[in-house]
This record gives sequence, C-alpha cells and structure tokens, in this order.
Amino acid sequence: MSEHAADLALRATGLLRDANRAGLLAAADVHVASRLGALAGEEDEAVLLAAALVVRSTRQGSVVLDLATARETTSTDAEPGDEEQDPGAAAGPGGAVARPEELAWPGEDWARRVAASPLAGGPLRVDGSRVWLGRYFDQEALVARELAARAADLPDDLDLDVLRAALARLFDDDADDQRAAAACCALSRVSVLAGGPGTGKTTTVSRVVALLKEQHPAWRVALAAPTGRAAARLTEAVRSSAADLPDADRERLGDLPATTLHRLLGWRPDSRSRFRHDRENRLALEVVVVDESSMVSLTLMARLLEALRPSTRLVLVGDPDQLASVEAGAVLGDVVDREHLGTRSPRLAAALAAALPPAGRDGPPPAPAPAAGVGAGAPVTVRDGVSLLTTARRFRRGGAVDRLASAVRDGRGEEALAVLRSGDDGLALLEVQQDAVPEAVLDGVRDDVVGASVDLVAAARRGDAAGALAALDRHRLLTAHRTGPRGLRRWTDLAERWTTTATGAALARRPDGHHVGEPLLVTTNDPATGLMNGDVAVLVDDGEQGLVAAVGTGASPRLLALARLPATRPLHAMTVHRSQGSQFGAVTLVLPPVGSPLLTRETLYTAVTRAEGRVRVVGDAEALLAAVARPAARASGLRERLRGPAGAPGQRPGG
Ligand SMILES: Nc1ncnc2c1ncn2[C@@H]1O[C@H](COP(=O)(O)OP(=O)(O)OP(=O)(O)O)[C@@H](O)[C@H]1O
Repeated sequence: MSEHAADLALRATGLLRDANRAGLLAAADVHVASRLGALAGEEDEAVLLAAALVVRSTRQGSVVLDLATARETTSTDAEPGDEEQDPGAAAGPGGAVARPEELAWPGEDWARRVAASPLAGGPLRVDGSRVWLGRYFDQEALVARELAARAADLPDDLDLDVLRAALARLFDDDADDQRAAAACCALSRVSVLAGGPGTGKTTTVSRVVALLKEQHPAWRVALAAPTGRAAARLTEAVRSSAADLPDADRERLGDLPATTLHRLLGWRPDSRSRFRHDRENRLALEVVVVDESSMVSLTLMARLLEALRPSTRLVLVGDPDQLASVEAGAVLGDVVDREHLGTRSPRLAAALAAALPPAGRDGPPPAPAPAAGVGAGAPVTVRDGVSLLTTARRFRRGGAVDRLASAVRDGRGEEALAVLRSGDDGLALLEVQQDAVPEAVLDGVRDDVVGASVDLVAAARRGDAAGALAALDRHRLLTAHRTGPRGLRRWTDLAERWTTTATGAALARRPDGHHVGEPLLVTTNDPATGLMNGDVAVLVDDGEQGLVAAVGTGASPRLLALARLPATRPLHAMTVHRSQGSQFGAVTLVLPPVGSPLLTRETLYTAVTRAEGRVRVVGDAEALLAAVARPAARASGLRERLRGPAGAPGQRPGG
C-alpha cells in the first residue's frame, strides 16, 4: 500500500479528523499538518486544515490552494497527479463517518487566521486567500525570476545575414511557421517550441542546432527529456530529421544523443531532488533543448534553471495541451499562456524581421531594425519566445486521428464523438455502461493485445531485441484510474490472462518468475542504469546468458543483464500519465466513468495523441463528452508571475 493510502489518521482530532474521515484528506496529509503545527506551536484547527489541504493539493499536482474556493475544489477523489497514489483508495477510507458537505468549513476569516499563524512566512506562504507550501512558493519565484531574466537578456552573438541565409536554406517555403519559430529560438535566450504531435517540433529543433553551430562550431549542445524513453525517441527523431539536411548542416548537427534530464543534471545518490549540477556547479553548455517539457515538474524546472549558466540558450519543446507532470506544477502550460500567444516585444520583433525573409505581399511590413544599443519598448518577456506550431505534418492532414485530437483539444465534444463513431482510419468507441464490460465487446482489443504479444514473444525467443520492443509498441492499453472497474489493475489482469493463454507464457516461466518475452515497466528512477520510472523493458533470450532485458526503443535497443534491472512490474497496460513521451501504433483507452476527477480533456487528448494509427475508446458517450468539456485545473501562481511584476504573488508572502 502506498504511503499516501487514505487510511484513517487515528490520532487526528477535530477538523483534521473530520476531513480525513470524509475522505478529503489522506492520513499522510493529516500527519504532515499535525507535525508542522506541533513544531510551530500552532493549534488553530482552521490553520491546520489549510496546511493539510495544501499538502494534499500539491500531492495532486497543484502548486497553490485558494482557500476562498477550497470547499468547491476539494473533492473526495484524487486527481491524476500522483502515480503512486491509488485514486480508489483516496476516494475515502472504508469507514468514512462524515460527508464532505458536513465538514464545518472555516468561515470568512480563514485566510486571515492562516496569514496570522506562525506557520505563515515559513512552511506556508499566504497571498490573499491563496496558500502555498514554502518550498513550492520559492520554486515558483525562482522559475519566474530565472525565466524573466533570461528572456530580457536578448543575445547578441549571431550574424543576422548568416542567420537569414541559413533560415532560407534549411526551411522550405511551405514551412514558414517552422522557420519563424527557429528564428525565435535562435534569437532568444529562452524559448518555447510548442505544438501537438507531428507538428514538426523536432525537425525545427535540429535545424536550430545546425544554424547555431554554423556560427559557433565550438558550442556545446545538450538534448534532454524527462524519461529515458522520451530521450531515446528524441535521439531517433533528431537523427532522422538530420537525414533531410544539406551535407554541411548535417555535419554541424553531428550525432547528438539525447539524455534524461536527471542524467544531464547529475544524479546524487543522497537526494531525489538535488543534483550534482546546481548554482555552484553549472553545466558548461551553450545550448540546452528539453523535449516533452510538459512532463517537467516545477521542482525539476527550478533545478534545471539553477544549473544553467545565465548565458545558456534554453529551448523548451512540448505540447502544452497534454497532461502536466506527475509531480506538482504545470510549467509549460503556464508559460504557453494562450491568452498572450503571439505577442513579440518590439526588440525581438525587430530582430526577427531582420533575420526572416520579408512577409508576403499581403503580410505586414517588416518592423524596422533596431538602432544599435537602443533597447526600445517594453521589456522582452518569456512569452515573447513562445512559438506554437499548428500544422500536423505526420498524420495525414485532416486524417481521423488528427481530427479527433483537434476536436478534443479545442473542446468540441460532439465532433470528437462523431469522428470516433465514424470508424474512419480505425477509430472506434466501444460503448459500455459504467462497470459492466462484457468480454464479447472486447474482441478487437483482445486481438490487438494478443497479436502484439505473440509477435513480441516470437522476437524475444530469437533474441531480436529491436523486434520485441517494436512489437511492444504496436498497441498499448491505457487507463486513467489505477483501481476499480476501469482501473489499471483490472485491465492488466485481463490482458495478462489473454496473452498468457495465447503465448503459453505461464509454461515458460522460470523459477524466478520471469519468462521470455515478458514486458516490464520500470517503477523507479535508477542512476546506475539511467532507467527512469515509466521506462519499459522486454526480456529477450540472448542465447548465451539466457534472459537479458532490452530497453529503449525498437530503433535503438540497449541490453542489460537481468540482475541490473531496477524495480519493475509486468506491463500489459499503463496509465495515461505514464504513456507521455511514448508513441504506439494503436491505442485503446479505457475511459474513467462519469463523475471521476480523472475524466479530463488532457487525459483524453494525451491518450489519443499517443497513437500513430488507430484509437479505440472503451467507455460511454456521456463520459467522452464530459472529458472533452473538462480541462484539468492545476492551480499555480506561475502564470500570473510571468505576466509581469504587477500583481505577482510574493509582494507580501504572508507572515
Ligand atoms: N516542413 C516539413 N515538411 C515536410 N515534412 C515535415 C516538415 N516538418 C516535419 N516534417 C515531417 O513530419 C513528421 C513529424 O515531424 P517531427 O518529428 O519534427 O514532429 P514533432 O512535433 O517533433 O513530433 P512529436 O510529436 O513526435 O514530437 C516527420 O516525419 C517529419 O519528417
């Protein structure tokens, strides 16, 4: 059972006990709040309740809690943030003795009482009615400060004539959006390359690196991603996009393997959230590109920014419409603030105009080039460096998966439902009612699961690691919940039963319980092998040593002795959260039931965009419409801080 299991906090009293018994707080939240209270000599129940609720909301992905709306925003079920948490268990201890609405919520003076507490200014920070844990408040402030400082400091180290020629050479005329985005990345100290799947982000990034290296051949460039899997995909994508480059540019780009962010920053055996590279020991790099940035938590972003020299160019690549990080924060989403998209300060606009070919006859006239040394106009902010690519280049434009993904992303539920029901390009909605999922409805799912698994085992038996990993990625069963009828455990059991019967895996099990062709999910971060929580492995027969673990992707498998493999569990299905950073030939998503807080637009969008080909949704139409209608709300103060100094929290950080 996880440490957060919502068991009863036996020694809790008063409001904390009631909130725990109503399923609003896990025992762990109660313990943390009680301990903070004891250390600070704080006994006010309302303050302790606020502390426990803030702990709870950070555990579920938010960075800040607004006490003014806490009553409405605190539900008895868990958000998808904590992979290790069991949302089913968090839905309330079995013996719940109170209902949430029966809780004696503190009155209007709640925030004032928290602000007056000895906890405020220390473990808690208060701004108006909003409360942060001190650690996250400081990290938010750091991220906002570092991003703002870098954005304001436009680099002046490129020859614009050379840049203009490179941009003309590297991008076709039908790739104006990519060319403009590349110019923005090249001319900014911090930039964001945002876009949905297959919109050409990696293609653009590899050209950005090529054109920077043209002018500065000695510059050191690092490509990184939050998971090993995403790093392997990035390595392959950059390699394949390099193939289209002119020879000289391809050589400039070189062979640039991507790494995980943890490895880049340097693991430290004594700490999960501190790294060898930090403010005192910065990374000696001129350019850092981070792919799948939506998965980067607030804490990790803070560590990254601290470890980069002020002069390093940082390019954040990702899809802001996907689920946010498992841990607290939604940094990419906060930076790509749709309300402020497309604004460029006059200074950056002028630099871009000087580097890009003039707009078409109907376009706006180019901005005048800036006079040397004149920093005219408003300061350049991090939002200036955001480029959004919107043309899907991988999916056939207008293809069914693309249409489904856009309808979900833009909140057009009826259209999403119609596309899914159309059956085009292998889309399907398997309509099942709530908990009852008759197996007869699942014939197609079983065929996909079994088909991929039979091929996987055959490849593993002949020692074909690439083939086994490729077979594993042909189809993926995804769930949002971990427990319950629509949960991971149940669907894992079902898929395991299908495959065991079809492949005879049970007969082939060795004394240690493993068998050839066994698919595994890594469940911990492991510095020794570089494997990250969420990476996958398959066991293949290498002839000499017997079973070895193949990790990475089909295009670049890596073999590890079985004994080196960190903690794993059988992989027959995974949560949507874990699937981020991966692509599969086909996806089957088991939709949460109506009323589940995990039923969000981001869950559905992330699952749909994992598919290269077919998408099948198991669930009812009502749940699909509910998901599209409900963007996940992750509270943070970062978006507001990035909008500028006025109104930024922290002017009076409580206490
Ligand atoms: N301007 C372009 N013209 C033609 N094809 C392109 C262009 N840009 C990208 N592509 C192709 O589209 C596909 C997707 O491109 P790319 O991998 O760069 O997208 P991405 O946004 O990084 O995708 P992902 O979501 O997988 O990270 C690739 O096959 C690439 O070769």
